[in-house]
Amino acid sequence: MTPQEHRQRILDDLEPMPAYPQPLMDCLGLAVAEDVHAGVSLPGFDNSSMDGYAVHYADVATASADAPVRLPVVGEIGAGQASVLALPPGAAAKIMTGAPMPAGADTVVPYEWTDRGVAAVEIRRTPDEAQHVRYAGEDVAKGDLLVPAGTVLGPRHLGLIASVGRAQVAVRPRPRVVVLSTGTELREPGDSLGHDSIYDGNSFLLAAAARRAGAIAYRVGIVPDEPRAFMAALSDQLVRADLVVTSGGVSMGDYDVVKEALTPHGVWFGPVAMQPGKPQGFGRVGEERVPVVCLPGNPVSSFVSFELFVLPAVRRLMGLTPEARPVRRATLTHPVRSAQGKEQYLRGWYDGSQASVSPVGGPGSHLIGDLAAANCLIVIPPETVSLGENAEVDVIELDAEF
Ligand SMILES: Nc1nc2c(c(=O)[nH]1)N[C@H]1C(S)=C(S)[C@@H](COP(=O)(O)OP(=O)(O)OC[C@H]3O[C@@H](n4cnc5c(N)ncnc54)[C@H](O)[C@@H]3O)O[C@H]1N2
Ligand code: MOO
Repeated sequence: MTPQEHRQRILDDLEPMPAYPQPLMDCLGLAVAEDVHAGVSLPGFDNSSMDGYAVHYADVATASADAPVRLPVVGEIGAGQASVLALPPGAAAKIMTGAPMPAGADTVVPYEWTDRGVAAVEIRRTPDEAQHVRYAGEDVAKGDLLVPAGTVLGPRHLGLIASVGRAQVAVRPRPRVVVLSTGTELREPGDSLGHDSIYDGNSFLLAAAARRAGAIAYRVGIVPDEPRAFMAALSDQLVRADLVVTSGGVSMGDYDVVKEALTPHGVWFGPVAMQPGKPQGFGRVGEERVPVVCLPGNPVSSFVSFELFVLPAVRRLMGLTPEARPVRRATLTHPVRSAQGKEQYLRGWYDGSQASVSPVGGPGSHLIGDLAAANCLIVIPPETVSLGENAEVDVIELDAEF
């Protein structure tokens, strides 16, 4: 099974979660599940784009510094305080930016071209006809399609949707992802270590990656390599999970708890032709048939597997496309070697300005120090065993938004 086949199998088994209306501030980064149309026009009414005086153009068409035009000021129109509804010929009304044009007025003269008079105003320059008027509907017309279904809502979409008066919009929710890490050798950071124990880095790595992918991540404490304890912990979590991710216990050892506990429930375990990340598992568990992705325990294997399989699964549940990270081409700064028959995912540093990539550290799947120093994965195809400097490779940028 290739990594692509394994990913496709997971994606084929999942569907986007049902959408429901949520308040706008909860919709950032989510896929909208309806075509959002404008319920009102924008601007909603003809209004001024400057602080100044609303006038009839014909009254001021000859104004100049030498021969200013003097008009009585019949009132003042502030934004949200429109007292002057109509302007008679031969008069001016003070008007503020955003305030509605009074009926009859067609032009705005900015303060700077006047004496800023209160009872009467002296206009010292001829404006262009219709200057500084913003017309109803010139931006958005009522009924326009503003945001098509499937769009991932960003700040500008939310600002527009709010501007047409919608308080809620139907979006696909964030999936709740439960992360369980297994291993009798694991200890919580902050606790003391024995001669044969290690800190549980993976649950933080995976829960943080799930949150970064858009999920609500629940990091569950450490579960020992004991099938009954694992099943008890898993059962407790299923009620709040849209997806479960496990770390460890999937290979060939005598205590590979996840595989031992879940194989009888019909979860598939087997090798995927990749390094790191060879042993994998996927299936559904419990009455609600919650999907569970079982990742290997080596930290780099776990992370690479997350990127290739869990991130796309989360995006699928959220209705985000493309599900998998885009692949870029880059030139190697140093030669690399790779095992035959497996797709190799080396850690690297991608320099987008040069479209170049440098290997970071070795291929070992325990090298979490090198993993943290990398910003990409370098993909070496299964049939390739070595590549020289300047060879072109596929690169998966790890922190890029897509
Ligand atoms: N005889 C074989 N042995 C192994 C095979 C194999 O095919 N035949 N595959 C190797 C490969 S490849 C991998 S990857 C690992 C996967 O092992 P498991 O998923 O069963 O994981 P564990 O045995 O539980 O742990 C592996 C390794 O990772 C460390 N680990 C585990 N959990 C954490 C954690 N939460 N935080 C930090 N580090 C963790 C653990 O201590 C082990 O060192 O199997 C190979 N073996
Ligand atoms: O799959 Mo393992 O990840 O090679 O160490």
